[in-house]
Formats: sequence, structure tokens, C-alpha cells
Amino acid sequence: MANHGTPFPAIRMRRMRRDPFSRALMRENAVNASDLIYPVFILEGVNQREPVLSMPGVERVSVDLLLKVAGECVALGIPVLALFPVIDSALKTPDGIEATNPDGLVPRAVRALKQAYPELGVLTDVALDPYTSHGQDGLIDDNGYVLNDVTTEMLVRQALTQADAGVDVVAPSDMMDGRVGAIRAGLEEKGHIHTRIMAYSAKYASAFYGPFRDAVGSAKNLGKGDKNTYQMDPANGDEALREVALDLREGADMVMVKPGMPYLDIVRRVKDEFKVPTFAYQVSGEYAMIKAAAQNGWLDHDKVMMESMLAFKRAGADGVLTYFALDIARKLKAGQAG
Ligand SMILES: NCc1[nH]cc(CCC(=O)O)c1CC(=O)O
Ligand SMILES: [Mg+2]
Repeated sequence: MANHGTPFPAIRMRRMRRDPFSRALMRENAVNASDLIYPVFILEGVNQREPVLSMPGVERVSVDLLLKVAGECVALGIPVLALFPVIDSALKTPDGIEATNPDGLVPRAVRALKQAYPELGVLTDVALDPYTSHGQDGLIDDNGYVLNDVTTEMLVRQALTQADAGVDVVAPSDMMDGRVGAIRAGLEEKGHIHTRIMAYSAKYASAFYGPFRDAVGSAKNLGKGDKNTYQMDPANGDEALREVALDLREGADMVMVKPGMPYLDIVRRVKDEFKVPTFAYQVSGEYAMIKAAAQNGWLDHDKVMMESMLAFKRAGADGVLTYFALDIARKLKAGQAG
């Protein structure tokens, strides 16, 4: 219909959306397998696998089966795998000293991975919660308060144990003050000059971690306890920038925001302010929400999964830790073939 003399849209935004070719042409962000870090829960034994009930599709696996997962990551182009251990209750103590055992589950898994797939990046969490009998990320006093500086000493020992085993990236997830600097100094002193630090810099005291605590078995140790005296208040944004600034000054190579989707404003602010490698963790509860809705037929699993990844990229994340990593990489590969 002609529009002579009447107002019409001078700019028709829909023109570029009309056809697949022009949509592809103007697309600003894309998801690649190289954006993904795959978190894996590991346990003792041989040929062991246990489903995590609150995370459909996620299993805890023994180290021999972990190697198969690693092979799949390599084949799909996923650059890094992150390890989270399920520690035998008998080994849990108030000080979490098992975290420094050179023959513990994590160092053994790291050695096996680096031997089998030297090209695959391996990241390990630095925090004591899988190892403590009380489920906190550090050592506590008589009132249950997590002590900063003695915890930091233990974290340095844990990080060095992991570095000695050959890990590529240590990722302190504990939120103690000064731990990045202490870990960096320890690594340098021991000659581990190539070990990268991905700092969980802006880590919030979030209820979205619930399924993870089931997965590593720290939920029962933690009981009604919370982590509010060291993890950040979800109400705060500016504070995240101060946390990131400190970790960078202390020697972090990469910073992370956690959780992911509810905190994309923080990802964007961090990226804009610092312009450093910035990561986000799509945590267990985010994964569980999408899975549960998809299982009920309320959401389209693959579409929501891919859309959530695009949202991370658009917010400025250079990469995402996600339990969907294998599913995403498989889908990307199928898309290329088809
Ligand atoms: N320091 C432990 C740690 N490392 C990663 C996560 C959560 C990851 C997830 O929910 O997927 C947690 C839980 C916590 O802080 O209680
Ligand atoms: Mg900090």
C-alpha cells in the first residue's frame, strides 16, 4: 500500500530480519566450542558413575571414565575441563588437609588427564569445601567464622599441590581476601611460572549453588550454614568491581563472575571496566532450572541452552563454565556437518 503523505517507518528494522542471509550477516555474537569450560564431578574407584539427581544428565565419574569424557572434549574442540571432587567422608576434617595430599583424588586425576591428553587444558578449584567436615570453604573458629589468613595459607598449599600435579589453571573459588596474591607468590617461588589463575572474583552467596553441593556431597556437612561472611551479597554491583580490581592487581590472569545468567549485568560491567579475560559460571541451579522445565515440556531444551550461551557472549563473557558444554559442542558440530 502506498504511503504518500502519511507517516511511514523511515527505518524498517525488519528489513534485515526478513531473510536468513541478512540475519546471518548482521549477527553480532556467536557461540563456539572454544568458549566452553566443562565442569566434571569426579569420585574414587574404577568404572564408577553416579547420577546427580538434582542435575539431570550430570554424573560423577571415576578417573578412568573421566579420561573418556576428556577424549570427547578434545574431539569436540572444548579447550578446558574443570574438576570437582567428591571426597570420601572419612577424609574430611575441620582443616580440610586432604586438599594438600599429593596423592589425593584431584592430583591423580590431573596427572592422568595431562598424560592422556596433554593438549587439553585442566582447571582445578582451589577451595576447601569438598574437604572440610563442616562444609565451609576454609578453616573456622569456635563460632564457625571462616578465618581468612590461615585459610589462605592452606589454599596456597592446595594450589601448589595441584600445580605440582601439572594443572594448567588454578581457580580459587573461596573468596578469601588476598588469596590470589598469596597463590601467585607461592607459584612463582616454586617455579610454576606458567600456571594460570582464573579467580572467582565476584562470587555471590547464591542459592543457585544448591545442586552443586549435592553433587560434591558438601550440602550435608554445611547443614543450615551459609557462606554470607565471605561470598558477596547479591544486592551489590559496585563491590564486584572492587573485588575484580584487587584480584587483577594480585596477579589473576582471568576473572570470573558467578552465578551467570542472573548476574549478566556484572559480567558486562566487569568487561567494560577492565577489558580483561572475563568468564561466567552458569551454575548448577541454572542448569537444573532449564533441565526441569525442559523435562516437563515447558521449554525447548536446545533452544534455551543455545540462547543462554548467546546471552553470556552478548554480555561480554569470553567463555562460560557450563554443565551444558558437551551438549552445546555436539550441537555445534552437528550444525556444521548438516
Ligand atoms: N567453593 C566451592 C564451589 N565451587 C563452585 C561452586 C558452585 C558451582 C555450581 O553451583 O555449579 C561452589 C559452591 C559453593 O561455593 O558453595
Ligand atoms: Mg576478593
